Amino acid sequence: MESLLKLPVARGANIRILQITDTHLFAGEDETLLGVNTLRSYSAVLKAVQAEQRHFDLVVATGDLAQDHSPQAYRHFATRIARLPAPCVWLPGNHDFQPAMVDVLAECGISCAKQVLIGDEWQLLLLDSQVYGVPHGELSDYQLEWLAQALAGQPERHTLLLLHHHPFPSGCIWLDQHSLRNAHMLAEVLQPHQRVKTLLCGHIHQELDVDWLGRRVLATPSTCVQFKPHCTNFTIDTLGPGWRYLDLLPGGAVQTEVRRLDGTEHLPDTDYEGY
Ligand SMILES: Nc1ncnc2c1ncn2[C@@H]1O[C@@H]2COP(=O)(O)O[C@H]2[C@H]1O
Ligand SMILES: [Fe+2]
Repeated sequence: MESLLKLPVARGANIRILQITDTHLFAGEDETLLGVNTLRSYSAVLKAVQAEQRHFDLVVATGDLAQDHSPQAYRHFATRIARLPAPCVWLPGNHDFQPAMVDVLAECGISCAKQVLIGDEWQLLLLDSQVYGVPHGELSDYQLEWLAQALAGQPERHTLLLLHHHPFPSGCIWLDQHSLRNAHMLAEVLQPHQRVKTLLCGHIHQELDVDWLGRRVLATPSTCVQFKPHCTNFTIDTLGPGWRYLDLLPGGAVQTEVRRLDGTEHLPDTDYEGY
C-alpha cells in the first residue's frame, strides 16, 4: 500500500520544494549519456544545491532516475540524495525499472509516499505515468481513480500535482510523440478541482512554464543532458544541468526558480542523434 507522508511546517511559513529530475544514472561510475557522465553531473548538482544553503522542506524526484535498470544506479541516486537535509519522495519515468526502483529506494530509507500533506494548506500528489517499455506516458484507470479520490479527500488543500510526462505540446515535435497520451482524461479528473493550479513534470529536459487549460505546467532541466526547445528533430542543448525550487505560498500560488550549473564541465557532445 502506498503510504502517506505528513510534513509539519510552522504556521504562516513558506514551504519550499527542491525538484531533481531525469538523473539517468548507470551502475558504472564511468558511464556516460550523450557524452555526459550522469553520476558526476548529478553529484555536481547536489553539491551546488548544498553550497547555496537555501532552506527546503522536501525533495521531489520526477523520474528517469536510472538509465540502465540496475539496482546500483538507484543506490547511487539514494545514497547521495539522502545527504540533503530534507526527505525525498519520487515517481517513475519511462526509463525506470520499478521492481529495482521500489526495493532499492525503500532499502535506502527513501519514502515511497505518493501523497504528501504539507502543513495545513498544501498537498503533493505524485502520479505514475509510465507505460513499461515505451517512451510515451499514459495514466492508468487506477492512477486516475486514485487521483480523483485523493483530491476529493482533501478538498480544502491546494495541490501540486507531479508526473513525469508532459500533458501538453512542449513545442519539440520529436518529444511530443512521447507525451502523456491520455491528457484529456487527466483534464477530466481535474476539472472540478480548482485548487490544482500547478503541475510539475520532468521528461523533456528543458525549462518550461506554460498554461494548460487554465492551469500552470512547469517542466525542469535534467541533472544531465538538456534538449533544445522548439526543435522538430532530436536536438541537444548546450545549457548546463539544472534543478528547480518551488515555493508553495499560502493561498495556492507557486513561486519558482530554475538554477543551473555554471561552466562547461558537464556539457554533452551535441553530435549524437538520439539514445
Ligand atoms: N532521436 C530520437 N528521436 C525520438 N525520440 C528519441 C530519440 N532519441 C531518444 N529518444 C527518446 O525520447 C525520449 C525523451 O526523453 P527520455 O529521457 O524519456 O528518453 C528519450 C528516448 O526514449
Ligand atoms: Fe523520460
